[in-house]
Amino acid sequence: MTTLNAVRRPLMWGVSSPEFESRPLISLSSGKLRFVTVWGDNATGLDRSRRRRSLGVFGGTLMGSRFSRSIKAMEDCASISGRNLHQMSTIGNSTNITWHKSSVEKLDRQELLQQRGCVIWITGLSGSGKSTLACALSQRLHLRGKLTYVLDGDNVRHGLNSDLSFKAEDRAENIRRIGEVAKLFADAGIICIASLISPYRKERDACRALLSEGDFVEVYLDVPLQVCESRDPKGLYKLARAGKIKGFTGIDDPYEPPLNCEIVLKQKLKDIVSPCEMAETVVSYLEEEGYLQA
Ligand SMILES: Nc1ncnc2c1ncn2[C@@H]1O[C@H](COP(=O)(O)OS(=O)(=O)O)[C@@H](OP(=O)(O)O)[C@H]1O
Ligand SMILES: Nc1ncnc2c1ncn2[C@@H]1O[C@H](COP(=O)(O)OP(=O)(O)O)[C@@H](O)[C@H]1O
Repeated sequence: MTTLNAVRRPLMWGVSSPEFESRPLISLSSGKLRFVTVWGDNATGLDRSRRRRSLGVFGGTLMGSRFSRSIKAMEDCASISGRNLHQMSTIGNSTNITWHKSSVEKLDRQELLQQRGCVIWITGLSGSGKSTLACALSQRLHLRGKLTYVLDGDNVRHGLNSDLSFKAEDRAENIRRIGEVAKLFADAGIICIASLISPYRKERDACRALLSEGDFVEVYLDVPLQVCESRDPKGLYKLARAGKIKGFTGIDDPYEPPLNCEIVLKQKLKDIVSPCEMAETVVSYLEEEGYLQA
């Protein structure tokens, strides 16, 4: 075991592979060193990728049985217990909060998953086919070995957002929360498919702004109200027309279509495009733009 400097509260750096059986290799306290060499006596039997994985690190350098890696990730840990401890912020009503950085980052997870974590944001009227497209897309990507997760507005309202109604400020909060959750999924390296009406441009753009450039793919299901209403799978348009549901999107509540989104899937009154074709269009876009590799 190598011990670096005096320790106030040492961070133990261990490995989890059976070969090392959670033996700590380093006790780290200083954020000053840039490189550390770790000797692993059982390492020679491991192939290169397993050795890298066993250290829980990507991007380090390996020389025979000697592991030499950038200590950047460890610095991150060290900074939490060390000099950056008191970098406090106030965000909204959260006072005196500190950002804790993890040593495993989005790039590492993306490399593991061989994909780019991102948000596919599907917006459109009720009945436009958002959930159907989300499902078809998720299925297609899954079959290709890509990790996805669908955040469907209707579903999220069964739990996290069950306190929200359909009045404007609650819809805005619904969009905001789903945007934040989707951001976490994208950070996890997952292709997150958010399908919700999200009728307001400003709130959708705010969700886009949460992510890095290119990590937010807005898909507009441009389906005429007449088509959505004729589908009416839940009978909600009928209720809205009868005045039994107030503030129904497209009837007596606004929908603001995107002005400049990545993908528009236009459905005409005739020549209906199937959900499979739509999903294929989105997959092709993801492929061309390099989302399906790390
Ligand atoms: N007033 C009103 N307006 C629109 N939709 C309504 C309303 N009341 C209930 N529903 C049902 O709720 C689903 C929409 O939820 P979302 O979270 O996607 O809506 S929003 O983004 O907050 O506008 C929506 O699901 P989808 O049909 O899948 O869009 C409806 O089933
Ligand atoms: N591309 C499509 N072509 C024809 N019907 C569709 C298509 N996409 C969805 N549907 C049908 O339209 C209805 C509404 O679809 P859904 O995915 O529930 O919409 P949303 O989630 O936007 O409310 C469902 O009955 C579904 O089978």
